[in-house]
Amino acid sequence: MIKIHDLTFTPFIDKSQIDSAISKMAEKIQKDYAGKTPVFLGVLNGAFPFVAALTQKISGNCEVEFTKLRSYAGTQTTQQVQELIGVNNLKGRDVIVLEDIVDTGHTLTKIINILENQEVSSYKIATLFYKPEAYHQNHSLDYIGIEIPNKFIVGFGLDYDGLGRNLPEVYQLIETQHD
Ligand SMILES: O=P(O)(O)OC[C@H]1O[C@H](OP(=O)(O)OP(=O)(O)O)[C@H](O)[C@@H]1O
Ligand code: HPA
Repeated sequence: MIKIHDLTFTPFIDKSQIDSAISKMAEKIQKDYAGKTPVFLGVLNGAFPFVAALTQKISGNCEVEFTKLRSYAGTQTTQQVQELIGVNNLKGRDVIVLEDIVDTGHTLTKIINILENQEVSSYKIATLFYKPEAYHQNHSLDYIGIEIPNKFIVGFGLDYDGLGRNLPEVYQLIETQHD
């Protein structure tokens, strides 16, 4: 168990499970984009370890860009997605969005809106973690690493109020502590 700020978390997904999920995603992406030079678009801050781990498993040409969006405050979505760092050189490119997690899907909806405005040639969505019970949008996800229940997690890029991103494994919130 670990404590971050006022909350306690329990070990949930270990390093080897994360690594094997990323390897499978990279293998599929590599096949789908054979002979192309896709642009991986990482969504900061949370996606930084995922972007590093996945792109290192891709052989062949690719580019890496980042955008910075924010929707979460504490353990709750604000439903307002702010674009803190934009990206504007994607016209005509094959873009693969790299998200650490798709939860409610608000952030994803914003990204898709940005990509459609930029007239990209194609886009696909890759997310390391996915909460199907929380997701209420229509866009389909193209590459999913690990499906998880609708509980707050930290680690491997994901934070609780700024802390926990550096943890190499993923921890799940123990929910009985606020009774
Ligand atoms: O599907 P949603 O409910 O929109 O949640 C997913 C988004 O929330 C988190 O980002 P956050 O806004 O916390 O910013 P961060 O990556 O800087 O922590 C996460 O990194 C995703 O981008
Ligand atoms: O479960 C989560 N943990 C951390 N950040 C998040 N952003 C969306 N869902 C989560």
